[in-house]
Parts: sequence; C-alpha cells; structure tokens
Amino acid sequence: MKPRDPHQQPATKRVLLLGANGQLAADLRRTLGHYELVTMAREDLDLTDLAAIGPAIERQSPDVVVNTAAYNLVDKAEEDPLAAFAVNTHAAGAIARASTAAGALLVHFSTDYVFDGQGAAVDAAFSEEDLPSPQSQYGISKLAGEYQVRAYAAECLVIRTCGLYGVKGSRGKGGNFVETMLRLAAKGGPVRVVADQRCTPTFTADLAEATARLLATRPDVHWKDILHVTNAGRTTWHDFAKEIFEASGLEVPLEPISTEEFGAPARRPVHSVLSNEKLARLAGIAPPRDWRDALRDYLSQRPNR
Ligand SMILES: NC(=O)C1=CN([C@@H]2O[C@H](COP(=O)(O)OP(=O)(O)OC[C@H]3O[C@@H](n4cnc5c(N)ncnc54)[C@H](OP(=O)(O)O)[C@@H]3O)[C@@H](O)[C@H]2O)C=CC1
Ligand SMILES: Cc1cn([C@H]2C[C@H](O)[C@@H](COP(=O)(O)OP(=O)(O)O[C@H]3O[C@@H](C)C(=O)[C@@H](O)[C@H]3O)O2)c(=O)[nH]c1=O
Repeated sequence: MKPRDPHQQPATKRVLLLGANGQLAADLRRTLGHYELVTMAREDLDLTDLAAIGPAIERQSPDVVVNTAAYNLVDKAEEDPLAAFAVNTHAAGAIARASTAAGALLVHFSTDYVFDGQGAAVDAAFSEEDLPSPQSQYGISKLAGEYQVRAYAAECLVIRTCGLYGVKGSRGKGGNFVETMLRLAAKGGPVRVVADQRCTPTFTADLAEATARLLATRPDVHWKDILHVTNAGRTTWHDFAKEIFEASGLEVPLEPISTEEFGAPARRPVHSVLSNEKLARLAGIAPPRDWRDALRDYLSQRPNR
C-alpha cells in the first residue's frame, strides 16, 4: 500500500478505468485522456471472479480507480438477481477493498433507480440525503453496491446518474433509448411509450465531462460522498421520445401509455429526477446543460446507423 497523508490531496496521475468497453467509459477515455490512463474490459478482468480483482488492481498501482462496469439489464435482473448482485454489489465491494489497498480513490457510478418516487411532486428533485427505496433487483443491487463502496473504500465518490445515452451505446443493453426510439420510428410506429415515469435522461459526454472536472479540481467534498450528476431539467420517457422525433424531423405516431400498460417485469421509479444542487454547491461545478440541448448535441454526433 502506498503511504498517504489523509490531509493532502494527491495529484491524480494514473487512472484505472474499469468497464472500459461501455458507453460511459467511451466518453471517459476522452475526458480523462490527459492522465496516464489504463483501461480494463471484461476480457482483461472478469469482475465476477472476485479473487482476481485485488491482484489485478494492485498490479496497476493506480491513483484513481473509475468503475463504470455494471449489470444493466433491468428486467432480466428480476429473473437472475444473482447476476446483477455479482457485478453491481459484490464486485463493487471487492474493487473498493482493492482501491483502499492500492491507496487509490474510487469513483463509482450508481443510479436513480435507488429511488421509487412514490408521491413525489412533479417539481421535486431527490437530493443525496433523501432516503433510497429501490423497487427492482437492479436498483437494490446498485444500492447495495453503494454501501459496499462506502464501507470499504478509504476514499470514494459515488456518482448517481440517470437514463444514460452515449454515442457508443450501452454494451449491456445493446444500445440506448434514443437509438431504440429511432429504430422503432424507422418501422413506422405507432411507438407506445410510458408517460407516467419522470426522470432526466443524461448524455454520457456531459457526465464524463463533469467526472473529469471533479477529478481535476478535487473539490471540497468529503471523499466518501454521493453526488448526483445528470443533465438539467426533467421529462417523461414519452416526452423524451417526442423530443427525439421532433429534433430528428420525424413524424411518427407516438402514443402515451401507462407503466401498467407497458407491463415490464421490473418496477421502475415513477419519479427519479435527481437534484444537481450539491454538485454546484460543494464541488463548484456548473451542472450539465438542459437535457434537450444535450439530446440535440447527441443527435448531431451519432453516426448514421
Ligand atoms: N445505462 C444507463 O441508463 C444508466 C447507467 N448507470 C450506471 O452507469 C454506469 C455505466 O453504465 P453504461 O456505460 O451505460 O453501461 P454499459 O453497459 O455500456 O457498460 C458496462 C460495462 O460493464 C462491463 N461488465 C459487465 N459485467 C462485467 C463483468 N462481469 N466483468 C467485467 N466487465 C463487466 C460490460 O462489459 P462488456 O462490454 O464485455 O459487456 C460493459 O462494457 C453503470 O454503473 C450503470 O449502472 C446509471 C444510470 C443510468
Ligand atoms: C423501448 C420502450 C421502453 N419503454 C419504457 C420502459 C421504461 O419504463 C422506459 C425506459 O426504457 P429503457 O429500456 O431505457 O429502461 P431501463 O432499462 O429501465 O433504463 C434504465 O437503465 C438503468 C441501467 C438505469 O440505471 C436507469 O437510469 C435507466 O436509464 O421506457 C416504453 O414505454 N416503450 C418502449 O418502446
């Protein structure tokens, strides 16, 4: 273990990026590219092999470990919760222990699905101090992962985010919501989308930018903190789809439906808008732009698929 003065914040030099083939990782490779960046994907380290995690991280001797790896299949996790817990909870704990042993700060990502949003006002936004109440195996496994990380990492930052879409597309999900909507539109519709779940879809480029700023400035947060980082504003999945079609100049029949009508196996939060207030107040980092601007930027960057 490298000796560390807890009162001195070390300069970040060597960053180990886990989950390196994912969509968020693709943007982090760019925004963290000025560091000595070491990347590990599944083929380098299978995170379900808990015993392999410690030695693999120790070998790299990182100053910072950034863990983007996750089991993201929300519905499938209901029938195979152990698969979700293996990566989202137990691997997260092993990564935290290994980061502590290496003297590294751990940056770990979590989700709005730790909340249920029951009874939340339309204009409400969850703060980091609000009590989580996950409704799905995925959400429970991610919340348990947060606890593992905060219990075992000497220094960590848990970044909760929401509804990610990035140019690379989610590896776990095989794409993202925007691409799914455009694919359904290409078939002519009607596209039916839930209109009773409110959240803030977030462009991975903006999250990766905010993460890089957090690392660069080492702000006045306690390095065991949770921080919410999403694009600004709020919408429903239905209105997000509407905006995707409008911004793409597509006229597609779009029907609002209820969560019950959609009938997914996993329960999702009815309201999971996250407040970025702490990011601005403690970290002094301007919250990412409005979700509509981010979406337009994404649409201009996406390759023609
Ligand atoms: N996607 C979303 O909408 C949201 C995501 N988040 C969180 O943000 C983070 C990043 O998500 P995102 O970039 O979208 O996810 P991706 O699915 O794009 O990337 C996750 C990566 O984890 C890797 N992984 C999964 N299982 C293992 C394993 N056993 N061993 C090694 N690697 C593994 C995958 O590897 P491989 O490429 O080989 O499959 C994949 O590259 C995650 O923590 C997620 O929970 C939070 C809110 C919303
Ligand atoms: C494809 C589709 C989805 N939906 C609904 C299902 C769901 O409630 C919502 C969003 O669809 P998704 O498939 O993106 O849902 P989901 O996989 O639950 O998305 C979540 O992924 C995990 C990893 C997170 O952490 C969350 O922040 C969130 O982004 O839209 C429709 O109503 N119609 C459709 O045609």
